Amino acid sequence: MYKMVKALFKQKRQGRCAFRQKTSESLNHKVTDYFSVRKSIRRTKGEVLEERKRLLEYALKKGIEDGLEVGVFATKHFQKGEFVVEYSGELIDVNEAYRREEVYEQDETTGCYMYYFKYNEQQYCIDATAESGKFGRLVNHSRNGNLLTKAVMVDGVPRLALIAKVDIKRDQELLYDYGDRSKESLVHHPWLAS
Ligand SMILES: C[S@@+](CC[C@H](N)C(=O)[O-])C[C@H]1O[C@@H](n2cnc3c(N)ncnc32)[C@H](O)[C@@H]1O
Repeated sequence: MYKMVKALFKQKRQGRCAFRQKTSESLNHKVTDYFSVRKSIRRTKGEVLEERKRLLEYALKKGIEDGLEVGVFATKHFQKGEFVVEYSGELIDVNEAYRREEVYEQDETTGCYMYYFKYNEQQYCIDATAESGKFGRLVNHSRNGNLLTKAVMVDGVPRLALIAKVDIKRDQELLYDYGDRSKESLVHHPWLAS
């Protein structure tokens, strides 16, 4: 699906003009009389980045979750820089997040699904505690993960995309750095150290 979308945005290459029949009149013609001069189809870095941004917004708006299976493992190849999945949940401010953390702490069976991030100097949290059937909330932590997070503003709302940090092969587990280095968290969740 993602590839299909990408194909839609891909610029069409310029076609070559039809070759003319060789007649006495055309014998002294130059090559450029027969073939149109082809402009470079290479896009500038700015154009590539702009296209990536458009694709990312499209994927987030459409809620695309393609090429994954629970664990979370890739079921297809993802190219470095490609959108993989959204960390979707409820967008809340930090005060509300701290209030909820206190409630969640009361129940040891509640996992940690709060992701704090900054966008334009503003601090936000995505609370993905509620089961949603979405893949993003199920991705595990590793300081050496193959994904990175990117905050993107979509229709005035900050959203969190997980992007391939490197080329990811089919069957590889998807992992990203939760970024929590606090001593307190490390005491309670020693797995955050690796
Ligand atoms: C955002 S959830 C990730 C999905 C979770 N594994 C699940 O199946 O619902 C975060 C929780 O997953 C677990 N987790 C994530 N990364 C881990 C890791 N590297 N080692 C052990 N547990 C991890 C912890 O229990 C943590 O509270």
